[in-house]
Amino acid sequence: MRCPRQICGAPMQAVALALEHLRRGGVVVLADHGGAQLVAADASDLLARHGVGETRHPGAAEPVSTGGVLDHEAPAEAAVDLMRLAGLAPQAVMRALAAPDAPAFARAQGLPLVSVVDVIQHRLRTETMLDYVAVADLPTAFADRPFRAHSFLSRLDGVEHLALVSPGQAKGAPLVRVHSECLTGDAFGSLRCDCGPQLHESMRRLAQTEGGILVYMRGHEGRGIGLANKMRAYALQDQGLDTVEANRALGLPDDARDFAQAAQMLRALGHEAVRLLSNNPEKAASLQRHGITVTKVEPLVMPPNPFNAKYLETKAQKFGHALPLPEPMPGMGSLRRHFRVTTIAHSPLGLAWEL
Ligand SMILES: Nc1nc2c(ncn2[C@@H]2O[C@H](COP(=O)(O)OP(=O)(O)OP(=O)(O)O)[C@@H](O)[C@H]2O)c(=O)[nH]1
Ligand SMILES: [Zn+2]
Repeated sequence: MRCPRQICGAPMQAVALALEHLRRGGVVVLADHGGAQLVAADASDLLARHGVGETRHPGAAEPVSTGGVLDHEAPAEAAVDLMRLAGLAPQAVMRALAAPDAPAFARAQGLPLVSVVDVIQHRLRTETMLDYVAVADLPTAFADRPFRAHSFLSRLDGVEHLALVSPGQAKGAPLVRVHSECLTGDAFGSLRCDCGPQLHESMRRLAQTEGGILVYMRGHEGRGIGLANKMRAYALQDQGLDTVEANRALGLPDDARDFAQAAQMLRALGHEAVRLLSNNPEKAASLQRHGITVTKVEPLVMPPNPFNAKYLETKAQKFGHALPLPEPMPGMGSLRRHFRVTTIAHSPLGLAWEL
């Protein structure tokens, strides 16, 4: 799986050119998935060279995260990071670019083009936001031999993360599970989600390979909204909302997770390429954006139960997770009321649905 060329490019070179240009008081084009912005250190440059008439003045001020683009993947954070990296004051002036083709516009104007992803990759290669704390053996119920448990501390937010590594040396890209903390599923065996079974199955599978890695992301609870908010979302789901609708009803994002720190943990453990155990295409894409090559995505599909069937259906429909959807049958009424789940059968995904 590769990053699209126009987004990833050659980040170090693109960023170096952009920094040089900004230091000389120039304007750069900053692209992201949703469009592009003109960015400068000083409003006068932007106004003088790129259309005073269309620019809202004085415009709106947007505070940015102190961790910059590594904390929040967005154009404003990237713009301020560029200023800081260029040795300028940590503030930027931005104007949305109306031209649909940012690369063509940049070429025509002779402006450097840099993307948010370039800035992320540059910072990941040149800075660290994690401290490596300690390593110890961790025998578990899921493996014959102990995992090595590596602990990390985030300088950004003080969150402690853990990586469990199975014995041996991986030949090529190691098998990796990046697992988001889910206290209810992982520790209490909640049936509302598939996290617990996924965690345990991944530990079993990692233990069967040499140097398999479980990256356990604390602070990802509830797809990043936290435990209490997840409980508030569950309460709304009990009234009929799905997992996305419930987050939105609470004014919270669908998915607030960021995999930058997971990428840094993998890098700290000596890996730039992985085989990922996941059904979530965005997780692989996010790791890629943070400089980890995902050579293969291996599914981690757990048999559903009557309590998490709707949740899994929503993950497939709204987040694009690679999960099998039960086929509605004519005259069956509510599918959810009627299906029962059998276990592993002959489907390639290891699931069978009995209606
Ligand atoms: N907000 C919210 N979070 C949930 C809910 N159910 C589980 N989670 C959280 O979702 C996270 C796991 O994300 P999932 O979408 O299940 O799976 P994934 O990690 O994106 O993808 P896989 O790699 O395939 O497991 C954990 O942090 C859970 O706490 C829910 O109903 N609402
Ligand atoms: Zn869960």
